[in-house]
Amino acid sequence: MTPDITPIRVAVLGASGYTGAELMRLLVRHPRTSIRVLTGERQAGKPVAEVFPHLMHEDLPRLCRIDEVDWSGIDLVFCALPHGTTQEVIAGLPATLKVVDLSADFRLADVETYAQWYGHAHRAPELQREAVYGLCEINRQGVRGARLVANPGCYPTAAQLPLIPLLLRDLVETDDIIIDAKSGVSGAGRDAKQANLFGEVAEGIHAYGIASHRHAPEIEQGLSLAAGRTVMVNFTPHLMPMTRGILTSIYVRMKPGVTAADLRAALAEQYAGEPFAKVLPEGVAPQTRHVRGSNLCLMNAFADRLPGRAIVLSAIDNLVKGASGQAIQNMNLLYGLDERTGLEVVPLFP
Ligand SMILES: NC(=O)C1=CN([C@@H]2O[C@H](COP(=O)(O)OP(=O)(O)OC[C@H]3O[C@@H](n4cnc5c(N)ncnc54)[C@H](OP(=O)(O)O)[C@@H]3O)[C@@H](O)[C@H]2O)C=CC1
Ligand SMILES: CC(=O)N[C@@H](CCC(=O)OP(=O)(O)O)C(=O)O
Repeated sequence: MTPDITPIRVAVLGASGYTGAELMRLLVRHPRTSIRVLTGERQAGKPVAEVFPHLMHEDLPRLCRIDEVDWSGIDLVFCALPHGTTQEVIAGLPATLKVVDLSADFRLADVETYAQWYGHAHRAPELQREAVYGLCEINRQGVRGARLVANPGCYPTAAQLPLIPLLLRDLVETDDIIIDAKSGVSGAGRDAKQANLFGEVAEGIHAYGIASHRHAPEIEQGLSLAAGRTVMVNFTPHLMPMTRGILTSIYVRMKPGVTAADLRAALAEQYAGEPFAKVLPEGVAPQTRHVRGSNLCLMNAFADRLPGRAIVLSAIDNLVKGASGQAIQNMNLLYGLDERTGLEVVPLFP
């Protein structure tokens, strides 16, 4: 039998944003995709080269508006639009299309939790029920049979990958998990906002969304599923003067008799053979500068000096494993491709 080499014809909605740019960067070298449609809102009508000069040498279609798209030549849509905007756009697409949504719109399975955190009733609740949460290393079986994949948020990816193996094995107390997370500014998107000006971000660091960030329920949803009971976390994000990267420092209390070596062993067992989720050698701390531009999630666990406590660290690139890279990993799963296809990018260093 000859192998199927028909290209997957993709559309990127929101191609003029940061995650859109990252999708294009990776997809132009993906051997099985053909980029057919790119959309923008304010940038619609412009060639990609004008919006993103780093892509000027690539053969890409001009940005158009969503309402101009002819969907008949498309197999899969990457939706990289602001959350809230996305649900109505996806509800209006032909139901034959596969969709990987990078926004938060379909990540929370419970409609009431969604309404409570996002401030309005969901406008496509039937799709919310259909969507499959695409944390690839944990839910690849579910993703393979999906039509609509909710690509996880950047902080939730960095927090859940190291914590889920520990909860699945009942190694840590579920009422004492502290997630201290730090993100680069690209996490906030390309839209001009005062809070993201150089003068507001450089030479300082600050916490935001304290005890109120909308990624807390997304993290809790995944951790509760793994633990088999309700888990609540203390989650505090911080904005760092860097462009890319998320570092999470997670503080846990271990179950009696459990050691940090057991936590490391659990992570190593869970992610043995995984191409992107990597447990570092004992004593080596993950760094954001070791994942830049790559789809890697680096993690490790350390004993604290306080008896019974441990520190679990993870690092990802928010635009790759935290968004566009994981979205492509999900597409690979949807089409039965090797998950590494188009994603074997070596991190950029320094
Ligand atoms: N940045 C990150 O690290 C991560 C982002 N995400 C999520 O991915 C999605 C995209 O994020 P990001 O790329 O950073 O965002 P950007 O702000 O950089 O880009 C947003 C894109 O959406 C388009 N857009 C804005 N409003 C509308 C509208 N009303 N109708 C149609 N298109 C619109 C913009 O077009 P134009 O500029 O032409 O107006 C642009 O192409 C968001 O939901 C975000 O939360 C998820 C994980 C990580
Ligand atoms: C630094 C920064 O501002 N980060 C964003 C998170 C980006 C992300 O993953 O958001 P979605 O859930 O919308 O996909 C924030 O805190 O809102």
